[in-house]
Amino acid sequence: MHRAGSFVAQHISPVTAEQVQPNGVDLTLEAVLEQVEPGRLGREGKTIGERRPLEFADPDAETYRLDPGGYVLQYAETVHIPEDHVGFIYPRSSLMRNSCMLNTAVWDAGYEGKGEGLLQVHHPVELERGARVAQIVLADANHDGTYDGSYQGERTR
Ligand SMILES: O=c1ccn([C@H]2C[C@H](O)[C@@H](COP(=O)(O)OP(=O)(O)OP(=O)(O)O)O2)c(=O)[nH]1
Repeated sequence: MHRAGSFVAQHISPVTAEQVQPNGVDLTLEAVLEQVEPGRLGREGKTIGERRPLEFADPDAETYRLDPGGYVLQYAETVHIPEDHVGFIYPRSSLMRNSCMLNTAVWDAGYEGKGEGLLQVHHPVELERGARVAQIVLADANHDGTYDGSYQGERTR
């Protein structure tokens, strides 16, 4: 079963009433990064290649103007995935309707941090810092242990 937006909101910080949706909570854009060197996934270990924060096209309006390509998007909110749950992120439909997509991975029970997503831009788009871009939902889930990986606590310290 997926939980209501009001339940999800108890595990997101900060959150405003505008972000709370019937089935989840909208997350907002903190920053857009462009990867500038290769990363590596090996049989053991991994390296995340350097990613450089993009400049705003209009610093007064804190607005990114993005050409087609792949970008790393950082969310502004700290998310905590409670025990007995798993999290999934979807793009906000208006992002998708503007020919952009968010690729995401699994949000593990016990994870806490400000996460990231892969933003695919298929047509030029403008994104303002603080705009709602994604929606997180929580589903009931059995799990073995809780998240204890390298991204625990990311961008919260
Ligand atoms: O789209 C997503 C999906 C997940 N996460 C967060 C929550 C998740 O719990 C954490 C770690 O994800 P994962 O377990 O897939 O990372 P990994 O590549 O296996 O690295 P590690 O083994 O260090 O955890 O990243 C995101 O920021 N974005």
